[in-house]
Amino acid sequence: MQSTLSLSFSPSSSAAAVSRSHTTRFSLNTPTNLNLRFCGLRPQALTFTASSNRRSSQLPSRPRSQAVSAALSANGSPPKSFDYDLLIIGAGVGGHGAALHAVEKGLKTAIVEGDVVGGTCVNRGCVPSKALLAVAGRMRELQNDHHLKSLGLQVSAAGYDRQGVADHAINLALKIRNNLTNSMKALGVDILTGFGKILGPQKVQIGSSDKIVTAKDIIIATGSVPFVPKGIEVDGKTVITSDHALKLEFVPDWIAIVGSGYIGLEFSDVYTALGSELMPGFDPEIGKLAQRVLINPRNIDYHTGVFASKITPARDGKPVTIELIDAKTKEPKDTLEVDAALIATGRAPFTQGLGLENIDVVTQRGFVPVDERMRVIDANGKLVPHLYCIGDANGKMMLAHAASAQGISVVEQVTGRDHVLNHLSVPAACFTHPEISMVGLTEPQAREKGEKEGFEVSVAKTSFKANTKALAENEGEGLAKLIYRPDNGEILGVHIFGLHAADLIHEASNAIALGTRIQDIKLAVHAHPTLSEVLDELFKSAKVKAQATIPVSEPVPV
Ligand SMILES: Cc1cc2nc3c(=O)[nH]c(=O)nc-3n(C[C@H](O)[C@H](O)[C@H](O)COP(=O)(O)OP(=O)(O)OC[C@H]3O[C@@H](n4cnc5c(N)ncnc54)[C@H](O)[C@@H]3O)c2cc1C
Ligand SMILES: NC(=O)c1ccc[n+]([C@@H]2O[C@H](COP(=O)([O-])OP(=O)(O)OC[C@H]3O[C@@H](n4cnc5c(N)ncnc54)[C@H](O)[C@@H]3O)[C@@H](O)[C@H]2O)c1
Repeated sequence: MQSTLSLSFSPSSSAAAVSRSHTTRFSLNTPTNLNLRFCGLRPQALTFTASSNRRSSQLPSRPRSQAVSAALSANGSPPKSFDYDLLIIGAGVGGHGAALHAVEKGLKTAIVEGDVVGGTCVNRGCVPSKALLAVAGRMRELQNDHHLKSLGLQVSAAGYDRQGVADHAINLALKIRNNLTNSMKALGVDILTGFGKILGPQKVQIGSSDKIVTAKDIIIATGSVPFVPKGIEVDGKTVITSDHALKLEFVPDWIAIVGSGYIGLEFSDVYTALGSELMPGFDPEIGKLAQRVLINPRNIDYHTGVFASKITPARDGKPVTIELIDAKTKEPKDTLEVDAALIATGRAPFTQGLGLENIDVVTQRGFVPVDERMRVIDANGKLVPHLYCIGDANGKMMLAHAASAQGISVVEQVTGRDHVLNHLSVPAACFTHPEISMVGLTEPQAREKGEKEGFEVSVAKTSFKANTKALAENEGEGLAKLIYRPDNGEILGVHIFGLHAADLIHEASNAIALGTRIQDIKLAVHAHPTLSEVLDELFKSAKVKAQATIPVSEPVPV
């Protein structure tokens, strides 16, 4: 077991909170890239109680077999006139984005919400997690003596007020939730409170009352909830999901983080340990660099080739136990004891109780099947007229801005303009320190596509070490990578690891969305000295063939 300096949270703002931490990480090398990571904190003795507040429990449970066929026959024919032009079920970021755009397009719009406005992103996702990460970032800086000294700075011990940090996240979520609610109210969107259930074509029941609303077009935007694999018992106190962790009511000495996707990585950052060997969906080269910068210097121990077959919460004075089995042989391998475990193993669509059976729609692992225009597909493979599904509930891309963009795309279609969102132009970012961002294909994906479609793939790279602004900040660790077609200058993918990578990616994502080629974008001018020159350098270093006249390929519908 190795140890390292890490951030921690103390109960009083005056207390210094630089402490030793231990991290154990183990990852699983299976075809599905299953991965477990453990990070430990050694803060001052703190005992906080996390309360269980799973969003799914706040919504009515699935009234599965209740008089479904009766409802279908009673409500099976479409209404002749409508209460609304557009009805959106679910007021998360996807629903909100769609609602605002619908009003702009002159549609009479209503949104149904069964819990609180803002959904996952605002209340249990992007917003509070980024508030915690902002604190984590500052704390890292203040604790990094070497970094501070090299800038000529002297700072005495840094400390945290745990409740203050938690309040920052809670208050930010509240503020953004109010902003979202007010923006819809101000524009005349009707916010209907209650659980929406589809009764038949263009017909939705609100809550358990007899209130039935009709709409010409309906968008399902019901989002997702944490996915907890079988064998793992969540008690909301010692075995938790991100819903609980975001409240920061509890900072355990030793926490196991199960899953190395976005949530695992970001919470590792908050809890001080970061990184994983396996980072699914990331370009392998960026993954390696992240490992070198985010994991190795932080002394994270890890085990590979294992799988957590059972996790039992702490009880009767006993710690959380994690039973590990060999990923291949399934033989018992080890049992770990920790103070808490954060389950970050993905998200499951929240589509229960929606009444999809009333319109003959069968979900796929809970996701609503849609085509590239977000039109819902029924059990016979036919499009359900006037019904769309956006965001986490369709599983195409579980990101807040993707949900919103899909909503806008649907509104474009229902108001007469055909529109297909190019998901390969949608950027993604992981808000670790430093950040990781990406758009388009990874190098292996691009090479596979090139082989199939018969085009050459080239790669260009630039380092943050050559960037004046990054060096002025003493943050030269970083890499930007461009994957492109040398025959026509098409940008296939861009991956960035480094300071403000999440902001830098947009030049590339906009270029992909607009079909801008490298030979054109490399002539664009960037202010000096800025981090954006990392991308300027990147595009300039690409070698596009002189006669690059082959058109860029059409986006593949996702
Ligand atoms: C910890 C965490 C951090 C994240 N960070 C980021 C990030 O930094 N960037 C990013 O892009 N994404 C992030 N995400 C993902 C992002 O939160 C989701 O992709 C996004 O919230 C999906 O939006 P949505 O509108 O599809 O669904 P949701 O935001 O889940 O909203 C769905 C809404 O529908 C309501 N609802 C459900 N069923 C019904 C019904 N039948 N009737 C009425 N209402 C209903 C729910 O109550 C909810 O309010 C994060 C997620 C988590 C968990
Ligand atoms: N910055 C962001 O944009 C951001 C931040 C947080 C979450 N999100 C979104 O929220 C969604 C959920 O995030 P997430 O990190 O939970 O999911 P994820 O899909 O990104 O990662 C889940 C991880 O858990 C692993 N896993 C799955 N089952 C497992 C098991 N039984 N045992 C061990 N490991 C297992 C997977 O291999 C993967 O590494 C993501 O789709 C992501 O898009 C985005």
